[in-house]
Amino acid sequence: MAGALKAAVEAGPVWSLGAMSGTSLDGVDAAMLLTDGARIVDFGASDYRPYSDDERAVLRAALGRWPGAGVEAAAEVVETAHAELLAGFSGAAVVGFHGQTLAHDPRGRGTHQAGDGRVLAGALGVPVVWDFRSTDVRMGGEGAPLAPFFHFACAKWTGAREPVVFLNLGGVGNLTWVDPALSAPDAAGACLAFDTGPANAPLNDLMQARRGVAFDEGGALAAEGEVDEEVLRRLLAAPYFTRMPPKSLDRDDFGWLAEAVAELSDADAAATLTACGAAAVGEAVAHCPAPPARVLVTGGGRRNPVMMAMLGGTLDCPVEPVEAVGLDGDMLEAQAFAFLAVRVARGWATSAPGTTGVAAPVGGGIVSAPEQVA
Ligand SMILES: Nc1ncnc2c1ncn2[C@@H]1O[C@H](COP(=O)(O)OP(=O)(O)OP(=O)(O)O)[C@@H](O)[C@H]1O
Ligand SMILES: CC(=O)N[C@H]1[C@@H]2OC[C@@H](O2)[C@@H](O)[C@@H]1O[C@H](C)C(=O)O
Repeated sequence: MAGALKAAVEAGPVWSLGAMSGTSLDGVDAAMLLTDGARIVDFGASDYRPYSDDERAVLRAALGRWPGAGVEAAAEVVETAHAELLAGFSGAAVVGFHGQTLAHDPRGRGTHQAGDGRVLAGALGVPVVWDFRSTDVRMGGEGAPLAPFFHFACAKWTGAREPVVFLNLGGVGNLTWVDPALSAPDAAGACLAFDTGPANAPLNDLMQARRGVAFDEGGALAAEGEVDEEVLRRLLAAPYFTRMPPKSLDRDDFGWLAEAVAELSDADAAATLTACGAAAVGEAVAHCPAPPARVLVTGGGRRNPVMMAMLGGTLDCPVEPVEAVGLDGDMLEAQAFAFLAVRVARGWATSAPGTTGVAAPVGGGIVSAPEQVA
């Protein structure tokens, strides 16, 4: 079957179904993409399945844990949610299954995405590519971010001619600087990518703890507050911001922010954590090889007008949601894993020195065929 899949992807573009469960722990995104692994041919159907409060609580409880340390319940939540969502799609030659990152420590214990692709392959009857990050980490890379090769394809698809930044504002923030003049994402200088810092995760945690809701809808609470400049100064003094990219973060690497805003009112704390996400991006863009012509924002943070306004005030170029160039900012990461699945099936690289710091372009991912499971 792995051979049949390889033959199919080499014969021409295929429909690939990508699925992403991100660090904000809101739910699973899934999207179809027609691709040959080099370029975007067409976008297809997409769907979303939120985690229930109970499921989210199971995932939260497993954050920071490694395989073998009581993560079975979390893996089952991830597998069940994906099986339910992905069963609603048809026509995919392959599935790209990211899973749920529970722990990420590339210089230490590695990287851990909960969810077993073999279970999903058995449930769906379609070959599943999964465990995308481990090989890169084993080879000395950061294992993240992995969307950059897809961002490169997006830049080509939009016809960009000048360097552009794709900024994802999920639980953690990450950006890809792309030079669309170059021919391939693993060419030297084509991409520089790295995690910018905390984005929505600290704000979501605050909203959950103080207001019992998952996030600050429309930035409404932050809009009422004042930014605490001392907390902002402490954030930007963190060594992470002067570390040269590529570099990556675990969801809770800036967990101390919760303590730092503990004495502030709800609104001031929300405003301050929102400002932290934006300020981290300001530091990050300063690392780009050349100023981008525009910053295109994807991920849920683009729906937060307070965060977007703060970003606009921090950066010297237009800051717009990716919808400005015809992309879908809710589905870009799911589409990225559809794209990467085809690259893995073709035996192509999914990361490079500029995207994860790995010494040479490298592929990754396990391909599990349904009949291997039966
Ligand atoms: N209308 C909105 N107003 C304010 N914030 C929003 C809104 N919609 C989404 N968000 C924020 O975006 C988050 C979801 O973003 P997204 O789905 O991009 O994250 P993710 O994919 O889980 O994370 P990551 O990219 O780090 O893996 C929500 O948890 C919330 O913080
Ligand atoms: C280890 C891990 O899961 N990292 C995520 C996380 O969420 C955002 C940021 O941190 C990014 O590095 C990555 O996700 C995206 C999909 C990526 O790999 O490009």
